[in-house]
Amino acid sequence: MDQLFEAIDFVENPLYESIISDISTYKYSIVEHFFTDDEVAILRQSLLMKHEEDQFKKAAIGNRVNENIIKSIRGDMILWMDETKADSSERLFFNKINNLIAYLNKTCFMGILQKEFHYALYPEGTFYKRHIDTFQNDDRRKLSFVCYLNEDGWLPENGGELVLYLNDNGQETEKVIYPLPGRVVIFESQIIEHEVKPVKTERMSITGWLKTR
Ligand SMILES: O=C(O)CCC(=O)C(=O)O
Ligand SMILES: [Fe+2]
Repeated sequence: MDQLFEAIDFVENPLYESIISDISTYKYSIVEHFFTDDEVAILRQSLLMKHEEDQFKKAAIGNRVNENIIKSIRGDMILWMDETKADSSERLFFNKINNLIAYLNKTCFMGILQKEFHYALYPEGTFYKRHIDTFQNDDRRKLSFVCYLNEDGWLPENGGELVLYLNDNGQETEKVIYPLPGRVVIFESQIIEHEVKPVKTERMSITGWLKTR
């Protein structure tokens, strides 16, 4: 008898499955060593080189906002990444991201069609006040993604922890996450308010969003 369904070329990925399960249960997922030590080191080199070349700009909020207001909300410097001009370390980064997106679309029908990523550098003394990652009248951002590129040995006294504000049966709880190298945090952009606490030591990351269109 003919088979009812065609076999689909699909291999279950335990790491991606645990991300999906975390997000559906908790609205966020923390993954250790999403990037290897070597990958983190070359991505950090790429960030530092571009920063030295003065390619970074002060991050803005929405558009045409007074600079003092911006400084009181966020103090990081950012550089948007361009996949079409990716160097070898960035290609490696986007390969992993694209694999994850393909898996999410295949298994969860997430409909991720677009993505945007930027490098971020928080100089000493900067922070990003509590916020949500979606702008008014714009629900395209589905998942926020942060990957930390700091050196080994980030200590609590270095500050810069990401705090997620969660809703535990109507009670607000705080999930404190240190920016350890290779660690990735993924969360639902439209639901989870979060903040970056004041940084005592320069803090490096790549932040991005998976979007529906
Ligand atoms: O760097 C982080 O931990 C979070 C950054 C963030 O919230 C943002 O760029 O929107
Ligand atoms: Fe954010």
